Amino acid sequence: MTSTLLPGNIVYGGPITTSEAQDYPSLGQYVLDKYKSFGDQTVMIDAFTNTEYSAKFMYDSIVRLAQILQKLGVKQNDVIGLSSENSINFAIAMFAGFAVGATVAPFNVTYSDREVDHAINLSRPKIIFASKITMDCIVRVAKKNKFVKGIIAISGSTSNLPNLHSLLDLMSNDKYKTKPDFTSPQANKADDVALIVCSSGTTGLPKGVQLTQFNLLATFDSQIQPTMIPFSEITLLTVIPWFHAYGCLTMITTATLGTRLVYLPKFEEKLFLSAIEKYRVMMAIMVPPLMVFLAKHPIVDKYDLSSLMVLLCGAAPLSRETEDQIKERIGVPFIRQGYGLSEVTMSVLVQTDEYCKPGSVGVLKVGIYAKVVDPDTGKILGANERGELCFKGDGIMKGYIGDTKSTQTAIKDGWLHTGDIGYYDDSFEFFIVDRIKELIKYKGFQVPPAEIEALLLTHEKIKDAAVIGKPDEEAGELPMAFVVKQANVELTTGDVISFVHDHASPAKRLRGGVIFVEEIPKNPSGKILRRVLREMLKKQKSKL
Ligand SMILES: Nc1ncnc2c1ncn2[C@@H]1O[C@H](COP(=O)(O)OP(=O)(O)OP(=O)(O)O)[C@@H](O)[C@H]1O
Ligand SMILES: O=C(O)[C@H]1CSC(c2nc3ccc(O)cc3s2)=N1
Repeated sequence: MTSTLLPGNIVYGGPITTSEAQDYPSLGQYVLDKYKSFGDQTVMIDAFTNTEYSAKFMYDSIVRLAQILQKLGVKQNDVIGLSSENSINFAIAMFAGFAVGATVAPFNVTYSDREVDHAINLSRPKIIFASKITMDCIVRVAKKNKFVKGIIAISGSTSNLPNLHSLLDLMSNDKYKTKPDFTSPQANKADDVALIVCSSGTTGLPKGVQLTQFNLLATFDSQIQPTMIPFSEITLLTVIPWFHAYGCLTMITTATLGTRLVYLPKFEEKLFLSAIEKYRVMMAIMVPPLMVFLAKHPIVDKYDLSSLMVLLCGAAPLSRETEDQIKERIGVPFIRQGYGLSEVTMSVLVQTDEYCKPGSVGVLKVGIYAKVVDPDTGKILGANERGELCFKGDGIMKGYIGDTKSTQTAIKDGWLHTGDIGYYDDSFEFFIVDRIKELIKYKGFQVPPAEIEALLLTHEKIKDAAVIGKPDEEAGELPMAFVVKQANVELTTGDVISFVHDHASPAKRLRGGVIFVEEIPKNPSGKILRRVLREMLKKQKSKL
């Protein structure tokens, strides 16, 4: 992948070399044909139950469920909600939704009733698939909601509520055995929404990101690039929740490439490690907290992780120290960081297998254009100048559902404005500084909390840290840190403040102080929930 600079300071990642997926009539057809072509090959392994599933099983189950969905009245462009931890039926339900041309809306399984209600009102699903752990919540919310006409339990049995079906019963009921009709009507790839993913909500209530069939198909094409080991020969582990854009898209893309996908319903230390050992996992989809676990946890030494060749890591900043510690400890030859967001379908920046500079998140993927814009003046900046990162390409979302205003702020002339501050250097490697919304404003200086957090994590007595701006009448905001100490160490507030004082520029000093905590609140993909920290700070102040 070699980037080029186009006139007007636009960086281009180069052309995509195939249009195999884009040339397909629909997303559903593409997925079905792929599974058909993989035959008896094992494509899914549930590492919790140790069950293996073949591509033929996937194909047959998807077709069967698609028939059922059509019988239940699901039509093209109807929305299907999906509220489940990673499971075989999650994948089957999603792909069956695609097969009938429906839109699939996965919901975060940790959502409260209020959040599920918000997600349902955004996406308006006709039917919701719910698992054992989310069923009660979904039933409670759906009862009061006018959009939901039926619920399907994808695991366990159901009570006798009307419009509540069990997937197992439906799949074995002859009443639903009809010939599927995948022929009509024709998909409008560019416009038909395949997925509505909820943004993480780290900065406010989640927005529904609409990704079209074309967004997904084009993203598949960008992944069909020659790699050292073909994806069809790779065993890949994914514990990242599939209800989130990162987990969902990495799962779908690798599934269509014929990868052997080993998955877990949720992260559990021993299961995670034993799954790598047992299935000789070569590649894993990671987030920074999982990387820190591999780098630091004593239990890791008890397992044979020698099969690991590549760790892919995205969603939040990963420190070079963690990367180096993992390489040294388990000898993984390649750690490939990437940068993506729900609004661009998957990743737009990835590290190549060659050496990338410390702190870099890699170079542009094929088919992607980038520019860096001064957020105040709108001027397009050049190499080594910090500004808002903007991207253009076939994966850019259709828009936020029911929110034209936010869509217009996010997409201007086809360019997605990410809200992230960053820059590219002379060799077109990109660096993320922080999110615009999260920059601390200290006496007119912009202080990126992520930079202070990375510095704090290099301290041997600090296990985890998060930095926010503490409101201050005179200075605007003062940087302050929440710190988790390593077990059994002595560390004072003064120690932490002096450490930052000695290693960072004056604006970054922790003038707002330090609070020691047991844990840093994070969302499932490892993003620090700064709004929770701000609430903690407010509560502490009101107690004083
Ligand atoms: N490698 C990375 N390094 C640093 N930050 C990253 C990286 N990858 C992703 N991010 C951050 O994650 C964001 C995208 O995350 P995601 O799509 O999960 O959430 P979101 O839709 O932006 O939700 P919200 O704004 O509610 O958190 C990016 O804008 C960026 O801030
Ligand atoms: O494309 C890759 O190789 C991997 C490396 S990391 C990555 C992604 N990171 C994110 C982060 C947020 C998000 O919404 C999607 C992705 S894909 N994809």
